[in-house]
Parts: sequence; C-alpha cells; structure tokens
Amino acid sequence: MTSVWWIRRDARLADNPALLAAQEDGPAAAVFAWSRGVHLWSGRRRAHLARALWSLREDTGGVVGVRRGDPADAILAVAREHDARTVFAAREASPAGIRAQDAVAAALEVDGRELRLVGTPYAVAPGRVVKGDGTEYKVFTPFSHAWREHGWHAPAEHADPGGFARVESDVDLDQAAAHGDADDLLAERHEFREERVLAAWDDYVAGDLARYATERDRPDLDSTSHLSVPLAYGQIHPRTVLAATAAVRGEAARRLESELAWREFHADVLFRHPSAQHESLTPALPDDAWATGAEADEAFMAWRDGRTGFPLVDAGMRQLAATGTMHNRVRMVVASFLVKDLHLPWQRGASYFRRALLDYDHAQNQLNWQWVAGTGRDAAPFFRIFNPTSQAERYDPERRYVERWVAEVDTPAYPAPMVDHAAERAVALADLKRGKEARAAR
Ligand SMILES: Cc1cc2nc3c(=O)[nH]c(=O)nc-3n(C[C@H](O)[C@H](O)[C@H](O)COP(=O)(O)OP(=O)(O)OC[C@H]3O[C@@H](n4cnc5c(N)ncnc54)[C@H](O)[C@@H]3O)c2cc1C
Repeated sequence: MTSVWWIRRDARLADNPALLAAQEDGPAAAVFAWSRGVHLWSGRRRAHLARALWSLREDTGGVVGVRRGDPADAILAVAREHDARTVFAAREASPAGIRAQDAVAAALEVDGRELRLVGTPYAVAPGRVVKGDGTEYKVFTPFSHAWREHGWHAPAEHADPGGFARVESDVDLDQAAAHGDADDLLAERHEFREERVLAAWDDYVAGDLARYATERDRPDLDSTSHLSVPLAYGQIHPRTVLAATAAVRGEAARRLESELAWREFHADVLFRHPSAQHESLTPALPDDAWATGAEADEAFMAWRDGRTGFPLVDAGMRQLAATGTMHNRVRMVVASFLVKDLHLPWQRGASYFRRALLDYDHAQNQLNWQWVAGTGRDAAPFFRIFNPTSQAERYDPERRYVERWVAEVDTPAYPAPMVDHAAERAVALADLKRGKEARAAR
C-alpha cells in the first residue's frame, strides 16, 4: 500500500520519522507543495530550497515530486493519484505551519483520507516542556533545564532511498535552483546536499567544536557550526546534532546544546503566543518612542546598506547582503543599533532580515529581535543596549572581520558615525523608563 510523505521543513532521508512512517507499508509517494507562500520568499531562499529538493530527488532515484499549488490541493491530488489513504508529515508549530496542516487535514478528511503528523523539527515538540503545574516556562534558563530533563529520542534510522513511488512534478527544479536567485545572488553558495551537510557536521564535531565555548562570540574567527542553514531547511534534525554532542565531553559541546535550547525555546514561545510573530510580547516602549517620517526612512536605509559609520554594524549588514548569514554576535549588535540607537521598531529590522537571511526561521528571527529589543520573554531587558564600538573592540580585536567587509573603513570615503551612541542610549533608557511607568500606572 502506498502512503504519501508530505515534505515540509524536512528534505532529508536521515532521522526522519514522518518519512519512515510513510514507508512502513510500502513505497512512499513523496511530494513538496510549491505554494504561493514559497513565491513570497526571497530569491536566495527559494533557490536554496530548490537545490535542497533537487538533492533529495537525486538521492532517491529522481522520483520525488514538486507540485505547484497550496498544500491542501497539491497533497490531495497526489494522494488520489496513488490511491493513498494516509498522508504522513512532520508537525509544524508556527502559525503558518499550523494553518497549512489544518487545511491539508480538512481536505483529506472530506475525501475519506487522513493526515498523520509524526515528529517535529525540534528535539522536543513545542508545548511539551511545562512546569509542575502544567504552565509554560516564561524564562529561558529554567526552560532549558526542564528541556534537558525532558530529554529526546535517539535519531531515527535512515530511510530507504529505494522505497519511493514516482510522483510527477510540475515545477522545474533545475530552473528554480539555477535562476531563482538571479536577482538576489549570494557571494558564496551554501552546501545543499544532505550527505555533505552531515559530513560537514561530523568534521565540525571532530575539529572546530573544541573551540566553540571560547570563540563562539568572535566573528573574526568564524568557528561556529554553520548549522542554521541546514536546520532551517530541515536537512539535518536537531536530534542528530544532540546525539553527536552528547558523545563529546566538555564545555564546548554543552554550550552548543544550550544554543539549540534557545531554538527550541523560541519555537515554544511562538507556539504558545502566535501574536509574538508581529507584536511585542512586552510592549516595553511608549508608542511615541519610535522615529517616523523621511528621516527615519533614511536612517533605516543607511542601516540596511551598511553606511552607519559604525564599522561593526556596517560589516554585519554587508556580510548579510553578500552571504545571507551574519554572525550571531553581530546580529545582536546591528539589531540593538536599529532599535536603541535609531529608535526604529524591531519589526522593521525583522522584516528586512526575512528578505536577506538564508537561514531565515520565523520563530528564531522574530523572537531574537524581541530579545534584543527588550520586548520578549526576559527578566532584565532594560540595559541590553549594545555599544557598537566597544563590542567591536572586544569581539573583533584585530579588526579582521571589519576590514573584510568594510574595505574603505580607514579612508575618507567611510562615513562619520550617523549618531552619538551615548546620547541615543540615554534617549532609549528614558523611553524605557517612561514605558515602565506607563505600564505600572495601568
Ligand atoms: C536579530 C537576530 C535574528 C536572528 N534570526 C535567526 C533566524 O532567522 N534563523 C536562525 O536560525 N537563527 C537566527 N538567529 C540566531 C543566531 O544568530 C543564528 O542561529 C546563528 O548565528 C547561526 O549560526 P551557527 O549555525 O553557526 O550558530 P551556532 O553558534 O553554531 O549555534 C548552533 C545552532 O544553535 C541555534 N542557535 C544559536 N544561537 C541561537 C539564538 N540566538 N537563537 C536561537 N537559536 C540559536 C541555531 O540553530 C544554530 O544553528 C538570530 C539572532 C538574532 C540576534
């Protein structure tokens, strides 16, 4: 009997419980729905997705299908073609992901078929980690302890690459992969083959991981895992990552696990508070605190284009435009600069990141922006105002990162700082104080 595997954020054969379930009683008809939503993605992300799907198709003898249309239509059509009673897929926890799976389940049900959700893109499904009284953890550290205590399954076995039924495609993946990013080209192409992603991770565990605890904040040394891109497209599962780190002793492996716990925490927060995708969880600032009008637009463009006159901010924004990624420390600095120095709402920065990041992940992006803005789930957000100059001195001491991305930094062509950081910091703190007083008075 053929079942359908609806490919979502999990274009991989390794450690994929939904795919294994679909192959249990016979070959799986695998299909990805190339929906209107995908057309709204940036060209660089769409092209990377096409390459990841192309790679999966290569690995399965060319039988994986990619169908134009919204999931409810595309998945139902393939289920009918293969006379499949059951469709298997990973459960998503984001608002858009939940909407899509509800729509697919409803379309299948009226046709006498069934959607079964198996596994999630997380080690522990969002919503599962709860306090003794069943309520959510609002703060990261206790969440991460409870998350570790909860634990997770060992990685699932590798799926059978020969266990697929052919699904015809109506999307030209070669075309999408080759030309999808023609107007949005990256300086370097990121790895998109599952086998190589896994091999690169094995190499990392055997090599650079040892430096992670001491160097993870150094953009000039670039010794982080670079897992965020394959995690975003589901080419590796966090459980696979955690199984490897569990076998390594020492601070570095624990640190990396803790970063993955942030990924799980943010997914949990968004699952419980879907409005956090657009609205501040804690509206820390009064409404009149935000800059508006033409001057604000110009400031935004200077930030976006890496022309602020603060070398670390400009280096980060140029790295983002050129490569689709940015080192985490620098993401925090540029985000803080937009919100606390330029007084622009975090949503504006988050929406530019959505266009520019190759590792864009809705929960991680929106909640990290809220963390920096001090509007998220945080005990002491008040003083999180990054000084772009001292951050550069501390984390890029020889200026190697800055000089790589801002070649003209020491020439007259480089602009003077667009704001006085100390003055803008004082404004931000005064705004935060007003916001706090207004909330207390309510
Ligand atoms: C404003 C802002 C926006 C961000 N947007 C995204 C995004 O859209 N997608 C995304 O994957 N990450 C995002 N991050 C988190 C982080 O910057 C990236 O995950 C990290 O830089 C990726 O590099 P790496 O894989 O080498 O990380 P490593 O340091 O090697 O970490 C390993 C993994 O842990 C997870 N991780 C690390 N730091 C964080 C964090 N702060 N929050 C959540 N998970 C984390 C990631 O999955 C990462 O791949 C954002 C951070 C900020 C401050």
